[in-house]
Amino acid sequence: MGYDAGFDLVPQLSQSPEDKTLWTTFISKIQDRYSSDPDVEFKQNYIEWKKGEHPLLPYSGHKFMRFSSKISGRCEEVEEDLIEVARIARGVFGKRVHWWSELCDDFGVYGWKEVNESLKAYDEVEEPEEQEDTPKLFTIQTIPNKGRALIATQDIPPGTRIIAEKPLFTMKSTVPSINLLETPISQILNSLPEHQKSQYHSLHNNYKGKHPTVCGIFKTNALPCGCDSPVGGVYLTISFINHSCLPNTHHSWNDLTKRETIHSTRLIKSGEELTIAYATEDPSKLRQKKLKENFGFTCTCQLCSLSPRKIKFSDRRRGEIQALDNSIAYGGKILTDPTGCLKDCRRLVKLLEEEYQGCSQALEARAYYDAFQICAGQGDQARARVMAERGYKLRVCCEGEDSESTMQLKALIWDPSSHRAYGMSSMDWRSGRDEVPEGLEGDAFEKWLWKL
Ligand SMILES: C[S@@+](CC[C@H](N)C(=O)[O-])C[C@H]1O[C@@H](n2cnc3c(N)ncnc32)[C@H](O)[C@@H]1O
Repeated sequence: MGYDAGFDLVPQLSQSPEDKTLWTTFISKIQDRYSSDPDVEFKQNYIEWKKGEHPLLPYSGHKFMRFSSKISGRCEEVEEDLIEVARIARGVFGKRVHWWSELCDDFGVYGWKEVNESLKAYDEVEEPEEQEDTPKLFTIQTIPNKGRALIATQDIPPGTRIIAEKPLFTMKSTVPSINLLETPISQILNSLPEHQKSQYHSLHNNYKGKHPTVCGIFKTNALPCGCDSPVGGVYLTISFINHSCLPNTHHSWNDLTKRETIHSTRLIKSGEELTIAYATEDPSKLRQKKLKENFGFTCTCQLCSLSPRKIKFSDRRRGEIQALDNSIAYGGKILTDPTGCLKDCRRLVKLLEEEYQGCSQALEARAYYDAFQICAGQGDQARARVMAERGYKLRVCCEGEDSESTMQLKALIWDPSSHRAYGMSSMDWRSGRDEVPEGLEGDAFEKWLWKL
């Protein structure tokens, strides 16, 4: 006996980017909630609850119609999960989630025949998404002194997503010696198709003779899967992007789509090389040292080729950027002198704009997020909202709408008071979200915004 209950998603999701983003948001919330639950298994193509009739959630949202189970005697404990998953789904899909229960004579929107067909499709292999309809915006070419490189085949406007690539594999690389990764990397490579294995072996190795080949290739090409992440990913296309200290693209890990994305940060002309920054924002000598040691080349980019006098100026500016960054983040000024700290954020944005010639969207977005926290911390929702809006626009440009940081900022625009810092320091600057002064423009607006 017992009864069936669960929820249907009505209408079903399409394969549009918007629906994909919604589904990845939902799946990531499910991961947060259930990743340590021993009764929930994250399989290759779907998530399985080992309770009741083993309800499933696929990783491809367009295949999903229903999450349900029979609830009875031995299956009773699944009810709590059905309700919890429906609650999370409602937070993402709103009224598209139709809860039903046979107990209330509601049998759901879809018929069992179509639901069972959809369940069968969970295990069907999908066409690789890499082959999107949009033509590639670049080719791979060998160029003097740099080896292989990605070259733009057309003008690329700023804010364009040029690549969203899945890693060939990822690997935690916090080991005392990189050589310890030889066995785990070799095991992964052996499980890959031959052509991918040989593509991996054809990647550049800057550590020939110093480390086992598979480790040298990993060290030369892996990019961290997220800021400060101990996990690195290797990519078959992104690995051909060379370095510049003034790069024309930004790379970032999208944890929702599990891809590394490359976005143009300025107009890139057809024929121009695409570049990312391998080294940090250090002054020239330290940068050059790191590039030489880790990647075996002397950088001759636009910045490194400036006259000694101009390089000195840039170094001084980078020094000031680092000092401001540290003092805002760790100096305690945010509590003792919030107005001064806000001015520091403004100075930081200005220096970043100058030093990176308007192409440091991610760094600037971080400075605006700092400014957001200062204002939110003082109960000032109006200024906090403007800071979130500016940070959001910058993040969209360099990471896209579907990055977690972008989505967080978007949510903060709507409700600055939802941030944990809200009112934490005082409510001395108290203002409502809609109290941004109207009619102020240009300098007058900036004066209000930064409390000058
Ligand atoms: C991740 S690979 C980039 C692709 C590489 N050019 C190739 O042929 O496979 C990194 C290596 O590319 C070269 N490289 C990258 N940026 C460079 C630059 N700005 N100048 C000279 N060589 C560079 C260095 O040999 C570095 O170790």
